[in-house]
Amino acid sequence: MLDFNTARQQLLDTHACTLGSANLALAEAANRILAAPLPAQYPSPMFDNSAMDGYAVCDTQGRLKDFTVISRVQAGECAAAPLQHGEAVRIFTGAPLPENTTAVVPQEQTEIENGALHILADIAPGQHMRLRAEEIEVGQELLAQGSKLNAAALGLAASQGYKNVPVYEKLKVIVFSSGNEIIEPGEPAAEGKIYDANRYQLIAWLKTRGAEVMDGGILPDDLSRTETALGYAAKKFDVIITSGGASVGEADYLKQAIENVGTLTTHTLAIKPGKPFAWGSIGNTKVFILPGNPVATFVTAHMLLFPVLNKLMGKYPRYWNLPNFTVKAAFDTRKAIKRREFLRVCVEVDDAGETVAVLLPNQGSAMLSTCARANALCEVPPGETVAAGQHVKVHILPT
Ligand SMILES: Nc1nc2c(c(=O)[nH]1)N[C@H]1C(S)=C(S)[C@@H](COP(=O)(O)OP(=O)(O)OC[C@H]3O[C@@H](n4cnc5c(N)ncnc54)[C@H](O)[C@@H]3O)O[C@H]1N2
Ligand code: MOO
Repeated sequence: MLDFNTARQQLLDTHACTLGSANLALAEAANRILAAPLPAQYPSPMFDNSAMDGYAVCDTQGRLKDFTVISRVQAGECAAAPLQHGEAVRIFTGAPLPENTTAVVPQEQTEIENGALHILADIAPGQHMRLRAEEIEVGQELLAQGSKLNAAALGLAASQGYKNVPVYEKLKVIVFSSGNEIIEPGEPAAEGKIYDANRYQLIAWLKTRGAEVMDGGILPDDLSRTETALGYAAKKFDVIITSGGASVGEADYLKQAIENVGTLTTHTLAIKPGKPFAWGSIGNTKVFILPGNPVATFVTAHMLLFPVLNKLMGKYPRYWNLPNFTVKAAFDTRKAIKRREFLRVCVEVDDAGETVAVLLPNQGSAMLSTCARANALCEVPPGETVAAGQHVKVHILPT
């Protein structure tokens, strides 16, 4: 059996982003992936400016309490003439500081008496002054290639005057389910048949991650029809994802079909659930075969497939895997197993105010309701058990 970490590393090492790129207007680029590093075009701040509504003062010795106000400057105007010792300018947040400003005093700490400014508080040199380039220098990398253009990233690009940004094209993915027992939600329930759960889980993740997704429908347990469908899909898509038919049953045709029209890397993975996860290719199209049990699909998708899809989409390595940390377990497990197990848990704050992982009931591979309630997967290494109070690793599921 292949260890989970080895399998994930092998998957990541053997897949790379080959997507082209295009320049998109900022408003169109939300949630897309940046295809080249974005350098700073301007310093930030662009000019010395005030962080408060108040007075910019010049006090070369740092002892004065009284100043002569010589002018007034608002945001959007040019800086006032340079200050001399003992002079001040009425100023507003974001307005350029005159040369020789030594501090900005908020208006709440001042009073005007007979036209002269009197300061009511101590002044620290440099207070409330935002200095040119103190945050960002021209040419500095603003955003790394592979950054997700989320709200903050797009705001930052806009703050630097970018109208367009280079983004990767969308990854084109087709998702199939397989098995004669699988029927489409909406069809009448029938004896021996079950509704398709896997395609809907996978498509949901792909859509929210900005892939171009096609619903491939349900493949019957038929080798030649499976081969034809996969061969056709490989001409049009970057990635083919299937679930079911991955194991050793007589009607499990998927692996055979892929071997016949492409290449397949099969392993028995030391992961529970999800042992029959496999991958391969048909021409340049990458193929991922997920086990049919809905929880095995869920776990292998989050722990193996999505990391490699994130990489294929061009994302920066920090985004590949689910974030993880360690917390105290609020549960015990009885029996050690040879496979690395991923239990569905809720990470929550207990009555003592401590963050703990609570094991959810119904951990069977077909029990998808537990996945819908969990907010994390708790990793139990092979051969180990968990005792309450012990620290365990949890992988936080996307919201
Ligand atoms: N003799 C053995 N039997 C099984 C083994 C094994 O090693 N030896 N492995 C078990 C494990 S572990 C898993 S996981 C499953 C995976 O098998 P397959 O990938 O071939 O999946 P199927 O047999 O097609 O289906 C398994 C199970 O999942 C249901 N299913 C399938 N697709 C869907 C779907 N789209 N939506 C909802 N449910 C689905 C299917 O009806 C079966 O109940 O094999 C074990 N067997
Ligand atoms: O991978 Mo299977 O889900 O352990 O049952």
